[in-house]
Amino acid sequence: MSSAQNSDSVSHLTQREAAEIDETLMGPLGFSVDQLMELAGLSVATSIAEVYKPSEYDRVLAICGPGSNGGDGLVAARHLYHFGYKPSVCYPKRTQKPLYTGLVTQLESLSIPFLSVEDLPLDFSKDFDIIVDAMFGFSFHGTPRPPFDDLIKRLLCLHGYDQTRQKRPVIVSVDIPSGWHVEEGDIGDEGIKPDMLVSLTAPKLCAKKSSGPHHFLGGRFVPPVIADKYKLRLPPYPGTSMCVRIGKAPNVDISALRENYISPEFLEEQVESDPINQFRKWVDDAIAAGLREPNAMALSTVGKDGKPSSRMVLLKGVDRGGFVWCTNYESRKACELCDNPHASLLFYWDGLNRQVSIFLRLALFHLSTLPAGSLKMVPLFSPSLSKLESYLLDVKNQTEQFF
Ligand SMILES: NC(=O)C1=CN([C@@H]2O[C@H](COP(=O)(O)OP(=O)(O)OC[C@H]3O[C@@H](n4cnc5c(N)ncnc54)[C@H](OP(=O)(O)O)[C@@H]3O)[C@@H](O)[C@H]2O)[C@@H](O)CC1
Ligand SMILES: [K+]
Repeated sequence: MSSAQNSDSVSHLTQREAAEIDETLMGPLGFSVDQLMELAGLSVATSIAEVYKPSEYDRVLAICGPGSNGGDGLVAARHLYHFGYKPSVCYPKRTQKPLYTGLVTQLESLSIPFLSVEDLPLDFSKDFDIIVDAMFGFSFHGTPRPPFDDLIKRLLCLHGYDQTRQKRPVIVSVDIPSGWHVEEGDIGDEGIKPDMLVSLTAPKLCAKKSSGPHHFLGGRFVPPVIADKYKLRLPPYPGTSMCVRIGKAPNVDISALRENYISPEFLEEQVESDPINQFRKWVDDAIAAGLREPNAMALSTVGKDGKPSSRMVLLKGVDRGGFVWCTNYESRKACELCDNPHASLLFYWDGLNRQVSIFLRLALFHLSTLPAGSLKMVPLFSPSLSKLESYLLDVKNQTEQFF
């Protein structure tokens, strides 16, 4: 997850500075162009994945130009494929250098379609959810030559959809919105208006004129010696992220937030007859999927006053006798459970689209056998193990009541 930075506090580069930094990185600092391109393309793909989830925006068209900006687009397309998107690539002016032919081969081996300009629909709105604009970067000069002039016009047409409120693909520009002056920006206010700009290394001066909702910085490779020489103020990257948001995240209409949950079918006959086994299986799936804190659960209790309260706790163990977690015996939850032994647990595994809700009662009789600070809770209607077993038999064909 990237954290936001104020765009005014970040340095912006002139075209000359950008080219100089490029030369220094690949000269005295010992980087190779393919190394930097790989990191740049990965940053573009991770920035896209932060905002546009493949469940809603999977059809991607990467339009790649003849230079390194185009190379970033080819790399991004590959990473997007591995992130679960369905990229297509339009690469009309191919560079016959081993770096670029290699990138093309890698994409072809993934069966990613390459579309010629003629193959592309005149109106991109129906066929794509995301257009990656990787035509020109900081070496752009003059006005766009064919076929890019026409491709940029097709991107411009998409802005017409904003008035009609019809869904249109979002435009993600790599480093520079193609066609913009690298320093002056959108001269004449007639260029494309990207929804997301991913600046690389450091934003170029034109980025100050970008008013789209999302501005990210990518390319986590700038050594301090470069930052010192150019007096660069760059935001820290959070955690291990390859990108960081610059500027405020847009205000989002909460009522419009809705994921499309697409999961494999889960049929009744696939449900384990023993609900505890089914639960263990889903915990194992959550662990295998690498989800964060797969044992986190919301514990809801109700005190004497009849008012419910919930909090997140960690499951410390589960067996057919019940669910174990730890608490201070004087905590609010422990006190409430003393007054009212009924509680519910809710596990939610985002990413697997699964949740399990369990109704329990406190099993005080197990307390002496548990580690200090632990409480054990048994599923409701199961005051003892033998009763639990008969309960499980009862619900054999109606596991959904339990899960
Ligand atoms: N640290 C870094 O620096 C990193 C940089 N990286 C990336 O490199 C990008 C800069 O790459 P770059 O220098 O290859 O230039 P870029 O803008 O892609 O294209 C040049 C090509 O476009 C052409 N062209 C120009 N104007 C044109 C026009 N009007 N109409 C038509 N064509 C025109 C020009 O042809 P020419 O005019 O010279 O004949 C040439 O073939 C940078 O923005 C970033 O994305 C990352 O990969 C890694 C880290
Ligand atoms: K671009």
